[in-house]
Amino acid sequence: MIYIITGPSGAGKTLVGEYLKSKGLRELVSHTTRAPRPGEKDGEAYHFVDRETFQSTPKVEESEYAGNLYGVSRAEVDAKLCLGDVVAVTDFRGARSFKKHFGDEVRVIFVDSSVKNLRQRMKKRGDSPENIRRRILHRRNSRETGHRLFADYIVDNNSSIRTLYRKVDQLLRRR
Ligand SMILES: Nc1nc2c(ncn2[C@@H]2O[C@H](COP(=O)(O)OP(=O)(O)O)[C@@H](O)[C@H]2O)c(=O)[nH]1
Ligand SMILES: Nc1ncnc2c1ncn2[C@@H]1O[C@H](COP(=O)(O)OP(=O)(O)O)[C@@H](O)[C@H]1O
Repeated sequence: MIYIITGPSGAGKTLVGEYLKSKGLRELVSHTTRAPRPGEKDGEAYHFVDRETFQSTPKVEESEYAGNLYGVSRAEVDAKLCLGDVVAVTDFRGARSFKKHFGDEVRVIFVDSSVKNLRQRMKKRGDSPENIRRRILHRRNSRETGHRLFADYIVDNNSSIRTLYRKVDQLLRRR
């Protein structure tokens, strides 16, 4: 099974991904041209690359978000999918590409949260006001929330992290 986690910035996608990893799923680590945030190590959150390297890497899907490129390489999928369940964090376009390529093997999890919480969490994470503004604007302009309808599971993350993990446990049992 391929779990694709999608949803607006600050919703809790990374946390859900980490939790699924703690349950033994392998992560498809994306490539991106975005600069690392403090504490993000190359090869862990992302493979941080320049545009040239990004463009010359064969990918299953790719997308542009807030001025940076993101995508999952063919090599990540080839190396990890044969070993068991995997998880990837992508935007809505990525989720759609995975569904198109891998059909019923894919489960899309949409993580959502109130704008107030999104703002607060991005602030806490240390994002600059400009970055927060761009991400909230993107959420509005791309009608990101409308994509909830496309997801297999919707996880609203407006409560504690424990509650979030409990919701994820429930959906793993439902599969
Ligand atoms: N299509 C696609 N989108 C991705 C990929 N990796 C991350 N994204 C999306 O890129 C957007 C920005 O990610 P990031 O810069 O880490 O910011 P964050 O969402 O605020 O943590 C998010 O909507 C992610 O879901 C990928 O491999 N493919
Ligand atoms: N339910 C929650 N309670 C408290 N903090 C949270 C909760 N969900 C997420 N966070 C925090 O908010 C920030 C953004 O979450 P993250 O998983 O990085 O979001 P995303 O990957 O969707 O942008 C992180 O610092 C995370 O620890």
